[in-house]
Amino acid sequence: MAQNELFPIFLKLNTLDVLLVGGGNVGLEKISAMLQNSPEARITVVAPMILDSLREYIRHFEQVQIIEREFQEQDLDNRDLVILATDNPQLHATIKATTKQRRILCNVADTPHLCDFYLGSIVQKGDLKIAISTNGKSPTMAKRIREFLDDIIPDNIQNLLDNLREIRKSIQGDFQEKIRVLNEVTASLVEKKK
Ligand SMILES: C[C@@]1(CC(=O)O)c2cc3[nH]c(cc4nc(cc5[nH]c(cc(n2)[C@H]1CCC(=O)O)[C@@](C)(CC(=O)O)[C@@H]5CCC(=O)O)C(CC(=O)O)=C4CCC(=O)O)c(CCC(=O)O)c3CC(=O)O
Ligand SMILES: NC(=O)C1=CN([C@@H]2O[C@H](COP(=O)(O)OP(=O)(O)OC[C@H]3O[C@@H](n4cnc5c(N)ncnc54)[C@H](O)[C@@H]3O)[C@@H](O)[C@H]2O)C=CC1
Repeated sequence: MAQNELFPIFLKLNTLDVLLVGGGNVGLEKISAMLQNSPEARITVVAPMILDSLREYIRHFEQVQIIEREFQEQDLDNRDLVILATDNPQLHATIKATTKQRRILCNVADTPHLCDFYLGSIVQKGDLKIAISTNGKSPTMAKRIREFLDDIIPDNIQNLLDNLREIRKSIQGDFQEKIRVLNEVTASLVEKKK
């Protein structure tokens, strides 16, 4: 079977600087995906036209900045990640070439072959977070799987995580012993029903 070769990681966007180029509908989707997950994400939006709905959305996120003009190359200075979401594919190709040269990771809306990384569909229940990827094959399928998992994972999963954290802190002994105890107390979670 074909494999999804993408390597998932969980970024601390509150310690990284993100540039979003484009402030239209796609820009709004991308920025809300980031802020829903990382409300402290350090994001700068550059675009000559910023949708009112985007402006309204970021009103409560004081660290998010807007630059109202066309993209300039210096906007890439000191950025860790860049997301391109304008209506200008030629501009995307040009900026992407520069980010590659400057080794800044870049996502280009609607253009998988230019992306260094994809956004995923995200299930969030307290500290639990699950990221779903279909390898770009069907974002709609990723969304449906998110909805399914969101439905079946109990909302009180956070209590279980908090309890396990306490047990984890209280266990004495070496690393191997910790693994043994934690495997033991969680075994019933994966036992098949007879
Ligand atoms: C490759 C990728 C790159 C990237 O954008 O990062 C990409 C690419 C493209 N998306 C397109 C369209 C749609 N994208 C969505 C939705 C989402 N798209 C997301 C991620 C990704 N989209 C990455 C792969 C993720 C994976 O591996 O599965 C999600 C998961 C995360 C997020 O963006 O936040 C978010 C769901 C969030 C959620 O609800 O959980 C919907 C559905 C909807 O909005 O209801 C549609 C319309 C229906 C459809 O096409 O399925 C098009 C065609 C555009 C056109 O037609 O012109 C392309 C380009 C192409 O495929 O060529
Ligand atoms: N809206 C959607 O859900 C979908 C959109 N698309 C495509 O994605 C692209 C973007 O869509 P939208 O966000 O809806 O477009 P939009 O027209 O709402 O927004 C485009 C944004 O790009 C900005 N921009 C243009 N030139 C720029 C420059 N030189 N520097 C910085 N910013 C610049 C504009 O100021 C604006 O904020 C379009 O090509 C559209 O066809 C594809 C599928 C779905």
